[in-house]
Amino acid sequence: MALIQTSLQQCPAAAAFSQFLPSSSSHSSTRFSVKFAVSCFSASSPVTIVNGNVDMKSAERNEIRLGLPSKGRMATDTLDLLKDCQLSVRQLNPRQYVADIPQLSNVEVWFQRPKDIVRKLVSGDLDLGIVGLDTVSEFGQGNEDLILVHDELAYGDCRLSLAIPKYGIFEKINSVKELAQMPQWTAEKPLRVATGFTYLGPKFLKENGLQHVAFSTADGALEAAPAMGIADAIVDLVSSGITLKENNLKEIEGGVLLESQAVLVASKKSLLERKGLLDITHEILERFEAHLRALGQFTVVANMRGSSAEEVAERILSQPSLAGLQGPTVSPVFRKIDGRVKADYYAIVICVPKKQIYKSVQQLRAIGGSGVLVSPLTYIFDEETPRWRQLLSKLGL
Ligand SMILES: Nc1ncnc2c1ncn2[C@@H]1O[C@H](COP(=O)(O)OP(=O)(O)OP(=O)(O)O)[C@@H](O)[C@H]1O
Ligand SMILES: O=P(O)(O)OC[C@H]1O[C@H](OP(=O)(O)OP(=O)(O)O)[C@H](O)[C@@H]1O
Ligand SMILES: [Mg+2]
Repeated sequence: MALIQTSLQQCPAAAAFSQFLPSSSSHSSTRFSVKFAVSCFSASSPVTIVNGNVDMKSAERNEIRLGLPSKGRMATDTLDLLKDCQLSVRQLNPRQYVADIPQLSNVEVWFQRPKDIVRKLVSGDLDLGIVGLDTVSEFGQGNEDLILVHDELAYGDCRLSLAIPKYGIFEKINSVKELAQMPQWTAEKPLRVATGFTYLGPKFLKENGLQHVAFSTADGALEAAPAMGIADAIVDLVSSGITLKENNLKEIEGGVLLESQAVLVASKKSLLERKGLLDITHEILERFEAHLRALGQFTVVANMRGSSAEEVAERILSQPSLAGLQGPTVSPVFRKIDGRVKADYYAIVICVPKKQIYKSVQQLRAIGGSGVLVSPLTYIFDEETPRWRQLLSKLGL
């Protein structure tokens, strides 16, 4: 067997290519091997070519790696979330797959396809990633090394659902149970299901008692498969439901496999072993939590006549929608009345859920509030985020 070695520095083609290969890390058990034609060789290098295969044994890395979606609808929303948390990603060139976040030193951002982010977390080539929960579940396949650090990033909402035609033999079928009981499905003529979710789809149907099922897979426009006669049912993502409707398909009772939204996911091994990763994860988590908590709230400032701060506070707390996050802030507004400095007005500040804003303003007015100012909140930093405690406990720390 011919062994030829070459150095990345001496071979620009190999150096350029190598950035797309997973590096071996402290817990990557597999060594990555790829067909690669190299035209420059030298005798002193970490790259081994065995019969045309390159075996990468790159050095241990010190950088923390965050994987972000390089394409699809998650890509821009993810960058927007980070920007809203003052963590702007700096990408010198849109065709470059590596970037950084100036506020987080020692963090490399790698743009990857969502499924590859999950695969690379499992292989140890990424430490953190942001993708949809559907992708984590499908490509993580229950791997215990994947830990959800934040499971509700409030975008990319969709559900993974089983859908069947509204017409023909399915017209009166409205639940998975009824679908499973249809006499039509036999070993010779199984229910044909088209899905891109080849792990979650079969698992779900098996768990739901469907014995005779045949799966086919496609990368997109699955909703066309029943009308084309290729499949009887599909398992695909649904958000508004418009695509299903336009293709004469329906969801059925018990047919939701998974509710999904964007999540922050980490490799457990990396969290335990990679220097600095826990601190960075804590910082990202705190920034996300502070931003996401604030998203749903308004700050409300109003003036209220009263005899004392306590008396004003009591009036506010008598109203169900005015409790605020930890109770109202009530501050005296001092005025000079008849030559004496007195407080007969109080300024009150409360946080109010956006959905309750009008009800809250009505309640404020009802108890004597005037000059009500409402403004958006940017961040709400709590003493400690419950998710951080949960993460530490999942890590056994
Ligand atoms: N209709 C949808 N509405 C909201 N979020 C969705 C929808 N479809 C998918 N998603 C979420 O966005 C993620 C990325 O989906 P998207 O279709 O943009 O990219 P992709 O599936 O990687 O690309 P492609 O569909 O072109 O193969 C999904 O894994 C899911 O979490
Ligand atoms: O319920 P809706 O809001 O109609 O969204 C559902 C559609 O969105 C996704 O497709 P996407 O737009 O990603 O196209 P694709 O089929 O090429 O993946 C998904 O695969 C559905 O087809
Ligand atoms: Mg898609």
